[in-house]
Amino acid sequence: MAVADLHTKINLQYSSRLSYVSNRLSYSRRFSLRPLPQPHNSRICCSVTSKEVQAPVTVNTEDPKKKPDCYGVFCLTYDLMAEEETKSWKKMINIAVSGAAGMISNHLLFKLASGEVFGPEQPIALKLLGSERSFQALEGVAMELEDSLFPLLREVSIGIDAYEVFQDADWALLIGAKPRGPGMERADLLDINGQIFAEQGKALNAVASRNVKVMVVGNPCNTNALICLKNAPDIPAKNFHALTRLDENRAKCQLALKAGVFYDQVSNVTIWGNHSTTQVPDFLNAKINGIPVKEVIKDTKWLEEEFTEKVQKRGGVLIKKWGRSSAASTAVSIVDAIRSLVTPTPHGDWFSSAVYTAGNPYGIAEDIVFSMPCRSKVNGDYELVKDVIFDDYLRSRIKKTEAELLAEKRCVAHLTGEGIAVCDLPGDTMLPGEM
Ligand SMILES: NC(=O)C1=CN([C@@H]2O[C@H](COP(=O)(O)OP(=O)(O)OC[C@H]3O[C@@H](n4cnc5c(N)ncnc54)[C@H](OP(=O)(O)O)[C@@H]3O)[C@@H](O)[C@H]2O)C=CC1
Ligand SMILES: O=C([O-])CC(=O)C(=O)O
Repeated sequence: MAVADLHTKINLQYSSRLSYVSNRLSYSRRFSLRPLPQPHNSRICCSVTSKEVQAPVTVNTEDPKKKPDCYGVFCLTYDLMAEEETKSWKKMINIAVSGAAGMISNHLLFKLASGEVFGPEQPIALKLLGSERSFQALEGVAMELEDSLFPLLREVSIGIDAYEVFQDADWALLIGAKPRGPGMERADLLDINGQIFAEQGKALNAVASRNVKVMVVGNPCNTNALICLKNAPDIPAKNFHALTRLDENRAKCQLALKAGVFYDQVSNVTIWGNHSTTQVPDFLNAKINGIPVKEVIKDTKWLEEEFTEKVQKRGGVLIKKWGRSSAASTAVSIVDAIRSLVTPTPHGDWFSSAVYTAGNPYGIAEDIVFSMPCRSKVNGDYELVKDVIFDDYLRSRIKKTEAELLAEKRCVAHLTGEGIAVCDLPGDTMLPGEM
């Protein structure tokens, strides 16, 4: 069905407000796409014939204080076919996105709104978090979303107060984070970004859906996710993820390239550990065409050295070429990560996500956020995969990335409620983009 058909039954309201929430000054704007009330609606004056379109006219409401601004194309007439179509739609879900004016979001938001993430019957509300510095840009993002005429995008609101923006969030995609600048110590980055994620954890705890799923992208994402979940004690720790799907995708691409196959034939790839240069792309359990990678690619030296390092440092190589970090492929990998949680995992396969280690079957230290192999339970929940094997090489690599995450955790103890921070980070620890 044509996009325009669906839009004919949608009305966009636009309002601005200034409000105080918990003593914080907050400014937010709300663009909302609401189904028009049935034909006897007194607020909107549009003809309601099946294919005929008349210029929209906004008329008085019974309550002048609630006067809606009928906005552009969304004020047009109903279409009965569209009415039929929306009967199959699910209940709207709220998706909060931080760093919404940033580069990754600029790709991601349009994928979310198009339906390619949650499916063609899932209407969504986008709640975009920015800052004073980015507010105008955020308005620009909202305007572009309007101009894209997405049928499933029913509301867009923008704000700078996490306590407002995260209200009733079903998903929180936490992308905004300060980039590491020249001369900045990694410990400083952990502290600065940790404070952002501690605050956002508190806000989620206060106002988000009790079953909100949280995907932390802003770096250092594993430890940011740990800080976030520690500050949100009323939300299950299991609901928090840090994004390592981009690393998994990068690993699949390199294995496909080496084996001379298309990348859809590569499966069972786990990224273990931290989203950093200590991450472990697991070629022991990975398969190509259902056959263990080590039986297809016999060059163990390549697997242990070249392949592993390529995946670990891919982000940095890309930054050197682009002059900025991966944005489009990161957005794609966020889509993959969410879709993997809301759709069935293909038989025998799994996907990587950095999740809370409590009760993990691999002997990895408890109480950190560590990338591991997961299978979907379809409703946004997951279970860890049990049938994976380890050898000495894999174990020793996992130990190294585990040690790094434990060191990061000690570094942010002041933000997780675990006392005084002691920062003794391993010297060679880096984000993928830092080398
Ligand atoms: N896990 C992964 O696989 C990957 C993670 N990343 C990480 O994702 C994050 C976002 O990347 P990207 O969208 O490209 O970055 P951008 O620089 O384009 O946007 C980041 C956003 O972060 C916000 N921000 C929050 N605090 C600060 C601050 N103190 N100083 C400056 N900006 C701040 C800004 O928004 P506002 O002003 O609205 O707060 C900005 O729009 C980064 O941390 C990056 O390292 C990137 C690639 C892969
Ligand atoms: O270090 C960065 O900001 C980029 C990054 O995470 C990556 O490309 O994997």
